[in-house]
Amino acid sequence: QLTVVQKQTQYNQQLLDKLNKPHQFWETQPMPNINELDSLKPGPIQEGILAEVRQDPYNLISKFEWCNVDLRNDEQAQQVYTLLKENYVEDDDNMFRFDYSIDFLRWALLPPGQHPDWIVGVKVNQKLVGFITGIPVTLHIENQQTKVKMTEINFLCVHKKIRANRLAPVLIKEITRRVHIKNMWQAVYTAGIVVPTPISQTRYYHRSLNAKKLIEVGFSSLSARQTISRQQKLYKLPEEPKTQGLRPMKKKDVAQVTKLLNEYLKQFKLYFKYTEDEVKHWFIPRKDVISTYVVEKEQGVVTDFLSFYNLPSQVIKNPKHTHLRAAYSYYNVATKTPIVQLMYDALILAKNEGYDVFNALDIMENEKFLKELMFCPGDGQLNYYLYNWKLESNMLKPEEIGIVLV
Ligand SMILES: CNCCCN(C)c1ncc(F)c(N2CC(C(=O)NCc3cnc4ccccn34)C2)n1
Repeated sequence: QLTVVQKQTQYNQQLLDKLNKPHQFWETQPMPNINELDSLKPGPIQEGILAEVRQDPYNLISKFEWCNVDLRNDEQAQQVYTLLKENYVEDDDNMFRFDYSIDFLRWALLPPGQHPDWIVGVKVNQKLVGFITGIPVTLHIENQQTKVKMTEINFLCVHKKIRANRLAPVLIKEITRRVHIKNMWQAVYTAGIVVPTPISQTRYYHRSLNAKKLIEVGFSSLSARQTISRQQKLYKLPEEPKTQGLRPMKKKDVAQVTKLLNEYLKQFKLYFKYTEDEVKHWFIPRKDVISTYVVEKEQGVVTDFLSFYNLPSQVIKNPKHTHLRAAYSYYNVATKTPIVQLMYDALILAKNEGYDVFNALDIMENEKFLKELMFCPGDGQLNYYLYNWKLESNMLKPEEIGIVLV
């Protein structure tokens, strides 16, 4: 436990950090700052030179140690789960905190081609206090002929009790070093906060599935003229989906889903290229993690699919509920079925799987169904970032973004 003096020192340090160098760290990174946006030419900002990459890990303050977390090991996975459950992203009013499950983390962080040293932990006396992850992706950027092999960064987390030790910048520099060593020089990531320099600012929308619960946990509120039963009627959904031939995705669908997805994504300015192996990993249904449904009207022909992932939030202080069950729209490809109908079915399926709310960003074609299906804009903004890459256009519109990070 920290003594009162240590706490006070940390607090003073935190204030100093905020006051005199808000973006000190980010000024040192190859991210275009505001006035360079017009001068830099599109493409890598700094050429990577393999020979110059630091070979040894960055120094940590005494008693802190680096470790590669093996998520296949139950004990280590449990440590990651607990660190995130207690210390990861909260809403601005500290009412909710994400509760990523172990099965979800194994799905999100053990894709084909994963590098064991890209699941990075910091331990003190064998206790996990810091975490950051990378997974290998092939990103197609704007009109670039070549696709860029890079890393997708996620799950940056520092234990609440040791914040303001400047550990986050060291975690970022260390995973950057481990990516550079593999001769990769770009990264893609998202964050609810704004640091230099977003390539797109997207917004969350929410579709109520269980109006009563959303009000009880404080996710939604009632205006003077609204009542709970009125809200329940407003958001009521049919028992069964409408689209004929809609069924859970199976292994036999992988080839067709891969073709549909890769073709569909070409319309966007930013999108991943998927191999069949990757589609198998990311889309085959996993209970309480990922749900994918395909439309097969004509025997053996898949024409559309929908998918959403399970990311519950812990309700931090509530007498009646411990969790908010949220489904997040993942990738949805509508080539024969109207997208509004396909997403209406997604809502019905999510409701039947027990979710309280269905979340979607205003990216891809989502604008086409958000209003009609009664999604409400949330207060959450999600900013997309590209590390060490200058885009042709300074910012991308949300509908030009074709990637979803979990
Ligand atoms: C790569 N990683 C990005 C995904 C992490 N994701 C899902 C996320 N990043 C920032 C957000 F703004 C956000 N929002 C969903 C919307 C929402 O539901 N807001 C109320 C709420 C309920 N529970 C929580 C937990 C934390 C924050 C807000 N919460 C806002 N989602």
